[in-house]
Amino acid sequence: MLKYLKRASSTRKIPGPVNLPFLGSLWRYKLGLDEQSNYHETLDQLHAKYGPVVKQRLGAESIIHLFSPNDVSTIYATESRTPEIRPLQETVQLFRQKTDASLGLGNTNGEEWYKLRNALKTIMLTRSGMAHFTGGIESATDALIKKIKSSRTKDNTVPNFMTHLGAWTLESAGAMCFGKRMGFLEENEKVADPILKANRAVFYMSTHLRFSTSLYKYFNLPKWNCLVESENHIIKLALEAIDKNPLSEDAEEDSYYLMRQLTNNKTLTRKDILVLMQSLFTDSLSTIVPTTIFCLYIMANEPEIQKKVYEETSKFVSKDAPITSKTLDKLIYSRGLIKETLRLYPNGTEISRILDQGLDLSGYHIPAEEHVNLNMVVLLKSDKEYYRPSEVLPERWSRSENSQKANPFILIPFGHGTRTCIGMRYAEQSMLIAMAKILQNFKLKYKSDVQPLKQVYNILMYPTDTRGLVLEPRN
Ligand code: HEM
Repeated sequence: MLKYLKRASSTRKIPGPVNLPFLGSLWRYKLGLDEQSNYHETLDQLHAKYGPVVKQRLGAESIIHLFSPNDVSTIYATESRTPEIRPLQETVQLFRQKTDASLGLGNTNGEEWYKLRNALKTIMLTRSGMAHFTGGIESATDALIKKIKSSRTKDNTVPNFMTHLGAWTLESAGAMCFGKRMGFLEENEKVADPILKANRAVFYMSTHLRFSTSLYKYFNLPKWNCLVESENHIIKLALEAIDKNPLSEDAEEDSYYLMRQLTNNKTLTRKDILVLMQSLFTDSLSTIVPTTIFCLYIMANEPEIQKKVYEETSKFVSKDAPITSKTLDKLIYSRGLIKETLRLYPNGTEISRILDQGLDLSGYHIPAEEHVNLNMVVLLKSDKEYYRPSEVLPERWSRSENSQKANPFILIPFGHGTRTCIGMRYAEQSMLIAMAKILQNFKLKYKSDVQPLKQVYNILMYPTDTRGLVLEPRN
């Protein structure tokens, strides 16, 4: 209690919106002054009104928002061996605690996190590890192309395009986790559908519960029950997939690479393996899918950029030979486009940390154990940081281009340091392969009578819809 009071007194001077007892600043959401689906815009307003450090309470959740890249750099420079976070979805963490499951990489801290991270690090964050998954992603992407071809309408739009992309990422992830194609874009489409729906429901419910008074932690409220149902569903499906695809002795070295590495790791329990596999199996749905859609959207609206990506992929990605890491290394301009996409349409609003030591940030002392959010999202379109900020300029990220002088701690879409995104390389590979194959087969356009795509906050940022995207066959 004394510790809490001491912390509260040292953060008292930090500005922020008015807090009411119990609600904190949730009253603003209840009165419609702020909207949860536009949380990213609320962050812009907090930054503009209060400056680089802002204190906010959402129900029981107390947050210190940071908006200065220098403070972000200080935090990373002082990070310990096991940086602590508040999970992206506290609801999922609570669910796993209540069901006595392993918490998983993104929901745990300390030595438990370190153990899980070590188990995945060399598989997911090295070039040699990643090379095992390129073939699976490529084959899943071929299935996606077939799916697009068979489901295009007369005006070359693709109904349920987002669902097909979801099935594509599950297919690639299935190849990575279970060493084989799952048929989610083919004969097993009906198996993928409920996973996609349950995943969406978990994010949707988590968003509602984040902007609520946390009573769900103590009582079984309807939204909580809905989340539990969806999460149980995903676990059941992941368990079924693991049990149906046991590691067999005569399995080819490469095809069972991930499962073999995890099962051979004696520090991991079955519960750990299950939760890691579940995360790798489904995390792409909320990350790769929205980012790929925004990459395609940008190209549909910017024919010159589309042409350059097409020319680059035509030069380096052969239709007749398998794609390798070496091929992907050459796609410099396409990589620049992914960076620009994540700058203009960021996948997430914040990176969370719990400070393990007191730090002086932008003139305020923030004590240890405070929860801080690094909200660089507010500076991604700043003309003080970026040259022609609202324009898509993939070349601004090439080494030879010297027009880019922004602080390097502003665009950190995958985080930075010890706790950086474990799926970063996998996501980049998937998106590069998808862009190359889609452009080899289709020309992209955007319908002039359809509203431009927007982002909606649902814990992560999703596109409104894909109705306007046109995929014209390329001769
Ligand atoms: C566009 C794609 C993606 C983006 C922008 C992204 C972004 C991020 C960010 C910002 C973090 C937090 C880093 C930090 O705390 O410093 C993170 C963590 C994480 N990501 Fe990703 N991610 C993407 C794709 C993926 C994919 C495809 C997977 C799984 C296959 C994945 C799995 C994870 C996991 C498990 C963590 C927690 C890591 C830890 O706490 O050690 N991500 N991601």
